[in-house]
Amino acid sequence: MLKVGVYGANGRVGQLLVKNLTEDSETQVAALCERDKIDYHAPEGSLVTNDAKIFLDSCEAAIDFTVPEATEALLKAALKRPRPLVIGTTGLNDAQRALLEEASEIMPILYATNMSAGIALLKKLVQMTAEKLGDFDIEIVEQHHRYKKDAPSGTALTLAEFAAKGRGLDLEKVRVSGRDGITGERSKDEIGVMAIRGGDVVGRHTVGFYNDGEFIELNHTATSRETFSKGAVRACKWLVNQPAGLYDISDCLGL
Ligand SMILES: NC(=O)C1=CN([C@@H]2O[C@H](COP(=O)(O)OP(=O)(O)OC[C@H]3O[C@@H](n4cnc5c(N)ncnc54)[C@H](OP(=O)(O)O)[C@@H]3O)[C@@H](O)[C@H]2O)C=CC1
Ligand SMILES: O=C(O)C1=N[C@H](C(=O)O)C[C@H](O)C1
Repeated sequence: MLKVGVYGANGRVGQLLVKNLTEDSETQVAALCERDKIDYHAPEGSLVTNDAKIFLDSCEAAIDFTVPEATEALLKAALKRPRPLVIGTTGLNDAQRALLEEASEIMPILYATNMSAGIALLKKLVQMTAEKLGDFDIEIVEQHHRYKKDAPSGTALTLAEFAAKGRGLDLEKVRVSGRDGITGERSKDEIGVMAIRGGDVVGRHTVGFYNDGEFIELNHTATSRETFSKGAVRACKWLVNQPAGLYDISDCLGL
């Protein structure tokens, strides 16, 4: 049995990870990390802690769905206690991304802003469409539940990166994430990435390619949050057999 730790065990995804890991015949929940108390009964035999080092000492691999500062603390602890890490936290800044890359030199890390198979494929479709339909304007819209803390979503930014790659553009230079007032006409290269928040929407991403007389919209809708937690568990089982390095969910799925 693979002994897995859940970092952010009280979170929406964290609680589903505990459920999925317990149900899976190849995994067991070895440790739960949470900064405060846990709102439910921890699985029998699992250690509950708020200390990232003790947490890593207690598991063979860990899954993290938290907030960027908590991910940073986990990565720093893992530099001294390398473990295979599956990280789904979004909104990492440049320094945190650099830390993730540094850590991946000594342990396998799978980082994905979206653990679903559908988005893994959509990224490829977006890059191909952006390249083939070079004249079309690209606009991305994402919708999420009212509790989401970061915007635009990590997935929307990843999709925008793939769109920019298809066009040979630097996303930092062409991303527009809000329009208000006299914005002027749309420039040819800009890639709009807009966020909508409300209700209990699990996650919906639409990448539109618009031209005169026609448009294509590629859409992915997650209807269950378990799409992400089950995707992360699958990724974790795959990752423990990989050498140190930085992986994406597409690597795990062979896409
Ligand atoms: N890659 C993917 O497929 C997906 C990624 N996500 C991302 O995962 C992350 C978590 O999402 P979700 O589960 O909905 O969020 P929740 O807010 O439900 O959970 C966040 C977890 O992080 C903990 N936490 C918050 N702040 C801190 C802190 N400063 N230090 C330590 N722990 C902290 C929370 O603890 P507490 O309960 O004490 O606040 C909680 O356990 C987000 O970044 C989200 O975008 C979400 C879904 C899919
Ligand atoms: O916070 C969420 O809920 C989600 N976050 C991820 C993101 O920011 O892309 C993935 C998913 O869409 C759900």
